[in-house]
Amino acid sequence: MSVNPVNSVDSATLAGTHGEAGAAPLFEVERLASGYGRIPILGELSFAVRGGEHVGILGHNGMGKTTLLRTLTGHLPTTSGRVRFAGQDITHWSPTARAKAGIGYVPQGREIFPALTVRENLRVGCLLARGGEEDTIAGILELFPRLKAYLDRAGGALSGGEQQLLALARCLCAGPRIVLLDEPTEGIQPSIIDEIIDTLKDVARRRDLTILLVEQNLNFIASLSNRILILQKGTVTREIPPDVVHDPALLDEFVGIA
Ligand SMILES: Nc1ncnc2c1ncn2[C@@H]1O[C@H](COP(=O)(O)OP(=O)(O)OP(=O)(O)O)[C@@H](O)[C@H]1O
Repeated sequence: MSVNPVNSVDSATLAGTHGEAGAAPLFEVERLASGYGRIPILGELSFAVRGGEHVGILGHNGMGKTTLLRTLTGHLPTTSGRVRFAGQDITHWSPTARAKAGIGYVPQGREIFPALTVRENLRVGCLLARGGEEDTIAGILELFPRLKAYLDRAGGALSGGEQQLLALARCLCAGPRIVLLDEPTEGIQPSIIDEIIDTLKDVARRRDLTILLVEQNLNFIASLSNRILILQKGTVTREIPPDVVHDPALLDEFVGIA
C-alpha cells in the first residue's frame, strides 16, 4: 500500500491521477499560510486538485481543516503563499468573487437560514446563479428529490441530515465547479449518511463536480474520495489512498489518526 509523505510544493506530484490527466490542476495551493490575527495556523501548505477529482482532508481536531477551507473561500485572508483556481491567481479575491468564479462552500454546521423556508433558502442560493431562478431550483430539485416535499417548511424544522442536503442544494444553485465541504456528517443520524454519500456521488457525476471534503467520518471520506490528504499542525504532511482508513493499524502507523 503506498502512503506518500508530502514534502515538496511540486503540484504535478500532488495532483494525483484522477480527473483530467495531463491538464493543469483546477485548484492549486502553494506554500499557503494563514491564521487569526497574529496567531499562525496554516503554514507551507501545498496541494493541487484536478478537475473531477474528489479529494478528502483528514486530521485531528484543531489541526486547521476549517481554517484551510475558510482561507480557500476568502473568508480568512492569506498571509503568504498562492492560491490558483482555473488558471487564475485568486489569492486575494473576496469570498463573493471566488463564489462567482465557481468555488462553492458548505460550511461546518451547514448554516442554512432556519427561519426561511426550504424554497427561500434555495432562492438565496440562486443570487449567484447564471440562469433564471425557477429553472435553477427545478433543476436542483431533480438532484435532491427529498426536498420537494419540504419546499414550504422552515429550514430549521428539517432534520440535521435534511438540512445538510438543503445546504448542499443551496450551494449548487450557483453552479459551482468545485465544492468545499466541511464535515457534512457532523451531528447527523447514521441513517441519512448513506443517502448523503449517494446524493453527492450522483450530483458530482451529473454536474461534473470537483470536491474537496473535510470529514472525520472515516467511512464517509473513504466512500467519496479518490485520495486523502493528511493535515497535521497546519500543513499537508501525507497523501494516502482511501482504503487505508479501513485498516486502523495502518492508519495509526502512517498518520497517527486511528
Ligand atoms: N476565530 C479564531 N480565533 C483564534 N483561533 C482560532 C479561531 N478559530 C479557530 N482557531 C484555532 O485555530 C486552530 C485550528 O482550528 P480549525 O477549526 O481550523 O481546526 P479543525 O482542524 O477544523 O478542527 P475541528 O476538527 O475541531 O473542527 C485551533 O487551534 C483553533 O483553536
